[in-house]
Amino acid sequence: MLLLNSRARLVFYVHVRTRMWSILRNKTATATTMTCFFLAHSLPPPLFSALFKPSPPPTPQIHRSLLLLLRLLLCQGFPGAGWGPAIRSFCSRSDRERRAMADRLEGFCDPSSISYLTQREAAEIDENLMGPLGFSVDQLMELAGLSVATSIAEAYKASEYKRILAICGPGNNGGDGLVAARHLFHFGYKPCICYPKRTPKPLYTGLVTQLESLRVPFLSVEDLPSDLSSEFDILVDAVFGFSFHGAARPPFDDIIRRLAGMRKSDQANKKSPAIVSIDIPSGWHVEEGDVSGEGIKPDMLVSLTAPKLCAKQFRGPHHFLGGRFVPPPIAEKYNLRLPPYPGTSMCVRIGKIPQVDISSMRENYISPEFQEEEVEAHPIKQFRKWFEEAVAAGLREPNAMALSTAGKDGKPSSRMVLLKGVDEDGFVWYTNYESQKARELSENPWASLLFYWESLNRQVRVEGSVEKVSNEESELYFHSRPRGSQIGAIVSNQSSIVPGRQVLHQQYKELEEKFSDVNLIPKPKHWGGYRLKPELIEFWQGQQSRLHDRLQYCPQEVDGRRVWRIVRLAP
Ligand SMILES: NC(=O)C1=CN([C@@H]2O[C@H](COP(=O)(O)OP(=O)(O)OC[C@H]3O[C@@H](n4cnc5c(N)ncnc54)[C@H](OP(=O)(O)O)[C@@H]3O)[C@@H](O)[C@H]2O)[C@H](O)CC1
Ligand SMILES: Cc1cc2nc3c(=O)[nH]c(=O)nc-3n(C[C@H](O)[C@H](O)[C@H](O)COP(=O)(O)O)c2cc1C
Ligand SMILES: Cc1ncc(COP(=O)(O)O)c(C=O)c1O
Ligand SMILES: [K+]
Repeated sequence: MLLLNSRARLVFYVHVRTRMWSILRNKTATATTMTCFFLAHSLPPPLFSALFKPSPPPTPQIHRSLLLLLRLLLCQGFPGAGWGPAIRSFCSRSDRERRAMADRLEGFCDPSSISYLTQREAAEIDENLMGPLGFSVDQLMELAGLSVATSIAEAYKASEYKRILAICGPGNNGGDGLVAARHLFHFGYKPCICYPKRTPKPLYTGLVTQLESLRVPFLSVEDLPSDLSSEFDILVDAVFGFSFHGAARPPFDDIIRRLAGMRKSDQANKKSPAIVSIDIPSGWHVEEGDVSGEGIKPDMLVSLTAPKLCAKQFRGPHHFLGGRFVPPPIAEKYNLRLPPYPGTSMCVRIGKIPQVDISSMRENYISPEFQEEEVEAHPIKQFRKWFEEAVAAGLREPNAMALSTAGKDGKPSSRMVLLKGVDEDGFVWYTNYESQKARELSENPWASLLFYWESLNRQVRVEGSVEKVSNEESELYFHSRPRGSQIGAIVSNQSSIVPGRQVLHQQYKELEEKFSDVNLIPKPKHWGGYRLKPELIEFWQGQQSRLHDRLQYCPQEVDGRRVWRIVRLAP
């Protein structure tokens, strides 16, 4: 095995780094050579010698892996002394995983790096899936339709884009539209269907029956409202897919003209519905795209299996890929380069998320009214009620709260902490007694807490004075934490400057060893809890038109007793 001394390594490092982009762009064999040097220190010897032999040249698969590795190194930067393990870990993964790693690091899938299918390839893949590969059309259509529905749900929230019209054609593309509409119904949208040329096969009649049982309305072409823009938020174009040929015949020619024309006339004044095309923007040539330039200009394209050639011309903001069913034989046979699906998702975005206009981002809160008559007399009881509802709604960390403090200079600072207990005495969290927040609290005990439970449209504000909890309480809580967090608390001189992550790891390792035989890790003196005793609690429930409900509790003396007065505040 070739050993490089540190100087040689440095030379290669600089050399490769400066030449990296051009190597990647040209995808020349130099990439292989360079990477081989790079790998010299890091690869398991058999793999290295297999790669390093000048002839025969590396197989296309190895070559591709090396290019991916270069991309990865480029994105990550060179991890210095740590690059050996990083590369080794990369090399131990499957080709697919490597590709996914590189893509994840780049944060998106570059449209120019993926495969596009011809019409013939698309039809052939379909035949292969439904022939030798054992799929049924029902299965593929179900998965395709689900992909479309999940893509729509990712780009267009049901709270804003509820009313959907799915226009379905006579073939499988139309079937995908019917399936998507069913899933969208279950996702909380309100779909309608226009399905003028029904196919009398059990698959399609079944899909129609399923939608009818959900009371999804079917509209004839004649029944379509003259102004689609005011009636619908999304128009799903499921008219034609990859088997489209020639010029569209009635009644679809007219429907496609309406979709294409709508874009133009609506641009000037009002919000027009989003047009979502399934697999192919209907009317486009499957390979050449919008030949006349007068065709549909969809806002979203959901390509199925792999994008067809016409998708290269798609200019809308949302291009998704769906149809997560491609088995390796197909991917290999057609040399498919496709973005990896994240986690368990049925769809993946192609290209970058479009830039958003921040000033236009807003939610309209729709919630049940929050009335004086229904609230608890005691704010802690009311807090517990809302907290339990936040837990029941499946919120992640409903106990996360923003804590705001201000020291003697009066300058406020905020950070998140975790609520660890709440009762009549107040709200408890744990932290480092030498942190910034602790310093500020020692100078000024007044602080505020803020909870935001987004999916419930709820906010709770709490203000009051803060005291440390007893040492016994802190001890008890400290030892209930996972051992790693206990050691972490010892390692971290919270809010002080650290020279690097490595220092923390080193100290952590040393302490882990030190305490390996110790049952009880001692709580550092400078770690413990605080309790905020509320002087004011406000419950906020978001409502439409910004006319929110705000009920505020503040304490009052009545006959020498402390009682809570509830007032409503203007939103
Ligand atoms: N593997 C996959 O990716 C899967 C994709 N699916 C979806 O299926 C379509 C392809 O479906 P297919 O049925 O082959 O074709 P179309 O939906 O495009 O439509 C064919 C019908 O349209 C008629 N047609 C064709 N051209 C015209 C025209 N110019 N005017 C009017 N009508 C036209 C055609 O009739 P013909 O008489 O011309 O043959 C057919 O009736 C794919 O794009 C995906 O969306 C599957 O759901 C799952 C697997
Ligand atoms: C969700 C969440 C929960 C947190 N919980 C705590 C906590 O309970 N205690 C804590 O000391 N820091 C917690 N942190 C870290 C703090 O936000 C903060 O970085 C740290 O306490 C230092 O703050 P300071 O320098 O203002 O004192 C949490 C951060 C997040 C995002
Ligand atoms: C620095 C720090 N301390 C304490 C906590 C609270 O953690 P635990 O639930 O383990 O007490 C957190 C939580 O994020 C934290 O980041
Ligand atoms: K279509």
